[in-house]
Amino acid sequence: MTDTTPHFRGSPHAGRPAIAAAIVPAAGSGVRLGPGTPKALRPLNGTPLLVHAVRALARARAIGLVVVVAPPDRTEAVRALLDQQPAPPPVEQMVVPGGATRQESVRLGLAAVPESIEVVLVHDAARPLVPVDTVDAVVAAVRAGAPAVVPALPVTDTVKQVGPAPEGRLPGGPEPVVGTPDRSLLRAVQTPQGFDRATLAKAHELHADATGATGATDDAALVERLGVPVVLVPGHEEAFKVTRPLDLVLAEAVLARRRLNDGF
Ligand SMILES: Nc1ccn([C@@H]2O[C@H](COP(=O)(O)OP(=O)(O)OP(=O)(O)O)[C@@H](O)[C@H]2O)c(=O)n1
Ligand SMILES: C[C@](O)(CO)[C@H](O)COP(=O)(O)O
Repeated sequence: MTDTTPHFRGSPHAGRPAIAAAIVPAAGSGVRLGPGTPKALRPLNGTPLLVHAVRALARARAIGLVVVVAPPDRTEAVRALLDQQPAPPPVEQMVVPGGATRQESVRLGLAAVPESIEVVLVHDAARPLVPVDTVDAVVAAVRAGAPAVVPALPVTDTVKQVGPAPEGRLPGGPEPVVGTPDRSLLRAVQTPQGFDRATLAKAHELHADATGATGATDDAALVERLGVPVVLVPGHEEAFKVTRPLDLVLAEAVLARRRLNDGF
């Protein structure tokens, strides 16, 4: 697919509420997964993580456009991949080159979303198995008026806060603990995060430096800095992020269980 202009097919969207777009940052290298192809292109049951993630989003009736943000040196390869394995109609897909940080990649993806689309989701390519109910819940909350919506789960481990490393501490050596936050007040957040488009655009405009870096690890954090409320909806354990090698083993197991239970 070389044409980057979305052409919305008229009839399949007829009678539906205005469509939402999903930006899929997929330009990371996957250092924590280990050496190899960029993470979004690594196979899960023989299909790249990115293709799983796009299919998962496309299952949501609200999604009309998916903008994939590819590793800059793989943009054409990603276009070819998605042309071979397209999202089912009426979902349109575009591919744009990404940046040096996740937030820069999101900003580049957002620039490609037509102004007419008011609800925008941001979903990691590295979360290939997000269930459609989670995507639907995020869209519904934004449509109901929340400017920023994040799926989240309770934290199940006890979390320690650490202080500055003592002088001479070797990497991997003991770290000083300075506190234990109340776990009942903590949530582990996932994607897709959903936004009113204007809020997301303003958050990225105001909080990125010249290189597009923000120092934030998710988009909702930028909205929080605007002083705009962010709300949580229930996340899902299958929406986990493939970060380390064991996550791929878990993802294969989840897919195998789905094939047994659901036949897909
Ligand atoms: N410059 C970047 C960095 C990350 N991402 C994307 O952001 C998502 C979440 O990031 P993460 O899991 O941290 O991916 P990586 O940055 O690839 O992982 P690592 O930190 O292990 O290298 C991924 O889908 C990743 O492709 C991106 O689009 N552009
Ligand atoms: C956005 C995110 O997926 C929320 O959990 C996460 O912060 C991105 O992961 P990263 O490893 O910090 O890039």
